[in-house]
Amino acid sequence: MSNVQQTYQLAQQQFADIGVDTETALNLLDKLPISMHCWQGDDVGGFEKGAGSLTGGIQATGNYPGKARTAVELRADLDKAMSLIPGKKRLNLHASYLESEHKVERNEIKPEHFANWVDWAKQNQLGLDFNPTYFSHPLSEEATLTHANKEIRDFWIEHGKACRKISKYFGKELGTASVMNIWIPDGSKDLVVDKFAPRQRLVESLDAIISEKIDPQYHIDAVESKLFGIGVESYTVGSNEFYATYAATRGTALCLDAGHFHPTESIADKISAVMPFIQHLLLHVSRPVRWDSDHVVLLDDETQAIANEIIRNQLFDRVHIGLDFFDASINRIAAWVIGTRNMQKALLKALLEPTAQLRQLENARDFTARLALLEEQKSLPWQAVWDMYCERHNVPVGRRWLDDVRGYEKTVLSQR
Ligand SMILES: C[C@H](O)[C@H](O)[C@@H](O)C(=O)CO
Ligand SMILES: [Mn+2]
Repeated sequence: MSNVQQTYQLAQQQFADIGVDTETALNLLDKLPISMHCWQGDDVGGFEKGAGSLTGGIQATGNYPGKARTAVELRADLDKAMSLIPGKKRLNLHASYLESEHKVERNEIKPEHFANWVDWAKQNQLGLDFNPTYFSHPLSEEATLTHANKEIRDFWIEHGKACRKISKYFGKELGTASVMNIWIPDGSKDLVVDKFAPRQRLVESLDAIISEKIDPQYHIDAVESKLFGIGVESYTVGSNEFYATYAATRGTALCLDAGHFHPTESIADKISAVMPFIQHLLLHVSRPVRWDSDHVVLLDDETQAIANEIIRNQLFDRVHIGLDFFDASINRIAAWVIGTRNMQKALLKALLEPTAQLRQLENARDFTARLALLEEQKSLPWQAVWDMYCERHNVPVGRRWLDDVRGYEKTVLSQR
């Protein structure tokens, strides 16, 4: 018996003592995919021919060597990262990660430009999610779906429609619905007199984009709000209230990004606030440091609180867990591995909680026992259960994954 198995057996007993079956927890964890975002691998650059620099009020800071320069390199990096992460994974692609010999305008992108991604996803048994790219483009400089100029607006509406076709293609080919998230950077650096008209135009543009009905078995629309971006500090058209109302009235999914709110707001608390009104919620689990800095996800209180809400309320099929960070100052593969494993650890910890018992105490207004048990829970040996999960999935236990990343850095990344 390996050390991991021995330690696991002891932990299993300790959890059994509080009424938690670790095997049930591990089985459930296996059913919770994490959608890893492609853009951590190349600092949100994408592979469009003649692409310019990153715009839209977001920034990947740092210059760590070895970033992926082609889709082939990015897939190889993802293969490496995914080989170090246990459990079910998906890949979240942006439209700007298309593959084509020639320049393709955003309103003309087609499923064929993503055929290699689909083949790769099939080989690796992954689902794909999607995002139209409403930034890093000459026509996005002033605004996109909210632009006062109808021609520009129409261009971006066409982009949205083209992306839905690609998303549907992903869903059909892979047998799992692709969640397509719309995020636009439109807003204003300084005071705005007419805040109403751009929001009215956004409603109309979004309505036009989603006008064609698509089977939710293949494709789910989502909309993502934001508080502010760099250069658009005073006004964001797609604010939280705007999109929460839009999603509730149009039946789309809502996307909550952990970095898109005031610093003391927690998206964990928002989950139960919106779920009574919407069918699907997409999460962008991220880590804002003072602003929407998109640092790598930690196993911190916020990540844990998000996981607790999903698990305690059994929102397994209605909450889609995506990641959204892009740190260019550290090894990019390590960033994926750290952030994704942390999200999984948080989910496992939540699955190991005796929620029914805690709920009973709460209903009986025994808040002393509730607090006592919640705190005791923190020092139970969840890590032994996590190690068992890694061992069963043939991925490195503990810090050993870092050796693999270092090896890859030496043989592959340093040659770029
Ligand atoms: C690259 C993504 O679309 C982007 O991060 C978006 O989801 C966002 O969060 C913008 O701040
Ligand atoms: Mn996001």
